[in-house]
Amino acid sequence: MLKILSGNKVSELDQSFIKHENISSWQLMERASLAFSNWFMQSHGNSGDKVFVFCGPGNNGGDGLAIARQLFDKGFSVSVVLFSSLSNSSKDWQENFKMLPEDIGKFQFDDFDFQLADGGIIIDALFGIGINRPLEGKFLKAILSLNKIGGEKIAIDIPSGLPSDDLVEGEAFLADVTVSFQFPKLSLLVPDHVKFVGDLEVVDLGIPSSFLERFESPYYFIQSASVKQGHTKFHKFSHKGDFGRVLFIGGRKGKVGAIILSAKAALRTGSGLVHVWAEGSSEDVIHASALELMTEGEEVMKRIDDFDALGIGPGMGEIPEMVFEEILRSFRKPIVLDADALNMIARHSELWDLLPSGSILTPHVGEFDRLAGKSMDHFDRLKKAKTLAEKNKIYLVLKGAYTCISTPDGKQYFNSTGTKHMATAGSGDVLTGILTSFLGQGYSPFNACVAGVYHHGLAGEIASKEKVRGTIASDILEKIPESFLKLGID
Ligand SMILES: NC(=O)C1=CN([C@@H]2O[C@H](COP(=O)(O)OP(=O)(O)OC[C@H]3O[C@@H](n4cnc5c(N)ncnc54)[C@H](OP(=O)(O)O)[C@@H]3O)[C@@H](O)[C@H]2O)[C@@H](O)CC1
Ligand SMILES: Nc1ncnc2c1ncn2[C@@H]1O[C@H](COP(=O)(O)OP(=O)(O)O)[C@@H](O)[C@H]1O
Ligand SMILES: [K+]
Repeated sequence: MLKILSGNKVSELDQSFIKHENISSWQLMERASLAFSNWFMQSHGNSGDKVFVFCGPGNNGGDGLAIARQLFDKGFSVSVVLFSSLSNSSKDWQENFKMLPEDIGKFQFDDFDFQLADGGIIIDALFGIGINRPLEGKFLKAILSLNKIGGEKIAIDIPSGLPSDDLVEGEAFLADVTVSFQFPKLSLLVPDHVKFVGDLEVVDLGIPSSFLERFESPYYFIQSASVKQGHTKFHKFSHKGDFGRVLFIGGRKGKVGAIILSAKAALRTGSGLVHVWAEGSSEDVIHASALELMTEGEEVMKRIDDFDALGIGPGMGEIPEMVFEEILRSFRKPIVLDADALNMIARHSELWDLLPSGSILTPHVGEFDRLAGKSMDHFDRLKKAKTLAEKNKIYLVLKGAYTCISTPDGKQYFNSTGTKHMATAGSGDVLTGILTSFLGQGYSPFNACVAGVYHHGLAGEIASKEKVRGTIASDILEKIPESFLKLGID
């Protein structure tokens, strides 16, 4: 798992890593700049476009100067625009300035006509994680000009103006792509900043995850390697009992499709036996949609403890509080709660105390705000999610781009898979199915959450490669098996 450090820990990380590797700070900057330039060459090739690098006075500007040199060496026509002089710039900035080839265009901000850069490739190296106040003066003027002109906009590490762990104040660079070093900064992962960040790329500086573990931080970015490790291995003599018996409760009042999506997703995730308790009249459609599904009625309450896991809520509507309470009282293993089950808890706060510890709640932002009250911004929402998970000893899966899992021990794990094409009705129901399936197969709630959100996002990515904006939730669940193949899990 990749730790996400706060901006003020990064210089500590740098110093410590430099010492550990016995390299200079310039060498680390060169490594970071090469990581960017290699990404750039891979994504742009030798396009022949003009490149303009806007370099601030700190190490972000130093990266910019090194990148300018590296891209020039690859044959690009490169110009740099400077905001500081040699004497008031960082040490490694000075080093890189001296190394700039003669034929690179060099402009001082005051003399630069921004129309020159219009239509070119604009690389923002004004400020990185060292920004400590809102932009003003020449820096603000530059960002406003850059935001107005055309061309492709790429930010190094973080769009200039964004603080690394907080909400933006004032203006910031509007990037099409942000190329962040080693791990994504927290503020790149919140919906409030999407217009600044654009697409997010994370490039590796070769700092091992284990090294990052030395630094205090509650935030993590989920990586495929840790998802792979978290999977249970099944053997030659495994039988369907090993793969769990799960029950889905929901699918009423014209929304039977929701619970069918969850149930089919559980089958595709590997569940042995999948039962559905939905509105009585929907039995036929459930059987017709998947022959493997079994339907249940109210009498299932008598044997509810036979199930390994429950998934409650998709398309459920408001059911009598008594019935909901009885389910929570009779089933004491972790449960997945989604959609209307979350709305029930939002309306009847006494139900919080009945949730089996280790249960998984999967609200989208709207459902979360009903559960926890309105939030000022996503940072505020993340704090509330952390508190709710700790207080109730549950796993809170706050869905969206970069879905965030808050755990009972106060940590927060951001998902790295997924695509905008998953913003389609029923895609959350598919996630409920996957999570319930993993719980039923005996995964710990933590492993179920991490593997669940990762596979859901990966299946969505695979589906959207074919179906693009026509992707529907059924496409996502049909690609779950391919998401296992991609990780080499049988
Ligand atoms: N391990 C890694 O990830 C690596 C990271 N690296 C790179 O280093 C970057 C961080 O560099 P950094 O610490 O020098 O900070 P950076 O953002 O360039 O600027 C800070 C300077 O600006 C100033 N200042 C601040 N706010 C201001 C404002 N609003 N308006 C005006 N001035 C303002 C402030 O000085 P002050 O004015 O406060 O005295 C300071 O001088 C990081 O993002 C990445 O690109 C790699 O090179 C190596 C490996
Ligand atoms: N822009 C996006 N990028 C990545 N994943 C997304 C995006 N939009 C939605 N998703 C994912 O799709 C699912 C949507 O869930 P939800 O809003 O509950 O939908 P529904 O209620 O229709 O099933 C969540 O798992 C969410 O993480
Ligand atoms: K930047």
